[in-house]
Amino acid sequence: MDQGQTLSVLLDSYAVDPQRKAVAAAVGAIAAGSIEISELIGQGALAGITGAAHGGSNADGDVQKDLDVKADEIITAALKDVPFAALASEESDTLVDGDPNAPISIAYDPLDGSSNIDTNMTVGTIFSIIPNQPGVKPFTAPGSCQIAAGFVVYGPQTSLVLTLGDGVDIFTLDRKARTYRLIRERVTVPADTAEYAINASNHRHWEQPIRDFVDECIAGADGPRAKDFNMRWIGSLVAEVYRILTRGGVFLYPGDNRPGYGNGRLRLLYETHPMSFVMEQAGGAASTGRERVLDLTAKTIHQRSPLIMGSMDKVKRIELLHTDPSAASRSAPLFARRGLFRV
Ligand SMILES: O=P(O)(O)OC[C@H]1O[C@](O)(COP(=O)(O)O)[C@@H](O)[C@@H]1O
Ligand SMILES: [Mg+2]
Ligand SMILES: [Mg+2]
Repeated sequence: MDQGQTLSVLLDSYAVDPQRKAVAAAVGAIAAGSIEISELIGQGALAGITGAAHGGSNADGDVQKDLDVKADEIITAALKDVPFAALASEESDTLVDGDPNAPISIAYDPLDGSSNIDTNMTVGTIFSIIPNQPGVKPFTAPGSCQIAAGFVVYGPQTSLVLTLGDGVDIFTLDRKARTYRLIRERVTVPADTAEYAINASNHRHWEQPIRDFVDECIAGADGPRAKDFNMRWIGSLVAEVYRILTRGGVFLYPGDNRPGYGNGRLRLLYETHPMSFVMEQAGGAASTGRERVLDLTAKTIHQRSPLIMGSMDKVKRIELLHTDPSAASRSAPLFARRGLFRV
């Protein structure tokens, strides 16, 4: 495809059978809804969006912000003419049922990174499209069954990252034309990088393999890895993934010992499944530390899963620390600048 080509041209050429037509309609609808959300975010308080609590909480117990609720209304309304069997939204306790014979079901996080709304930082919309099999309960297949997934990132630019199961493409919103245009085709995650992202305030709650990995990174050139690492944490999954797709690195939201956080914070159906699909399609990896995220199956709509994803070498290192704890260099002081193995 040519640079600058519109998303709708790509979707038209993709839609060759009823299932693909439904996928194309869903992606087109989410893209249209996201343009509305992008405009609202751009206006902020001028459009009555402040990031203030809305007064309710969602099924996972999060306080809903005004934009969470508005974005959910926009995406759900945008999908109304799409032939779906069921919709699962972060902001809705139960599934929205559609036509049981429709070819697809759709899960979405209408507004990801909600804690950033009032600070004028990047937020996004995440989606996952799965095939529907009449007679089979929707959203009960492993993440590897997804047909399409992606996310929109509302940053300085609004961009849509999309996989239709054959690589990852990135489109940026042409605000004047109100259309998405291709800016990067067949994106690949750099394999070996030195940047990691984790909410380090949870250090004392982590399991040992996560501490070992982060401690190795912090030790930098003085530690067993003999290399300096850089750290970023935006608190917005969409922004972290966009950065990793651009310059590599690893993102971790592991399970930890806080009550309710045994499987981390992120939700399987509309956060970790779609992001893991995108990451694998871009040549990266996504794991819980012990297994591939795309092998997991949801038992409930808002089920959580740990997520460790990004450049292959880092994800593999963290998996190794889980399966073979002896791989950790807990004797790191021995490697320190004035340690036994350095002069
Ligand atoms: O505040 P924490 O625990 O660091 O969690 C940050 C994570 O929570 C999220 O905001 C969860 O998504 P929502 O905003 O959709 O609830 C992620 O975007 C982000 O990675
Ligand atoms: Mg989210
Ligand atoms: Mg959300």
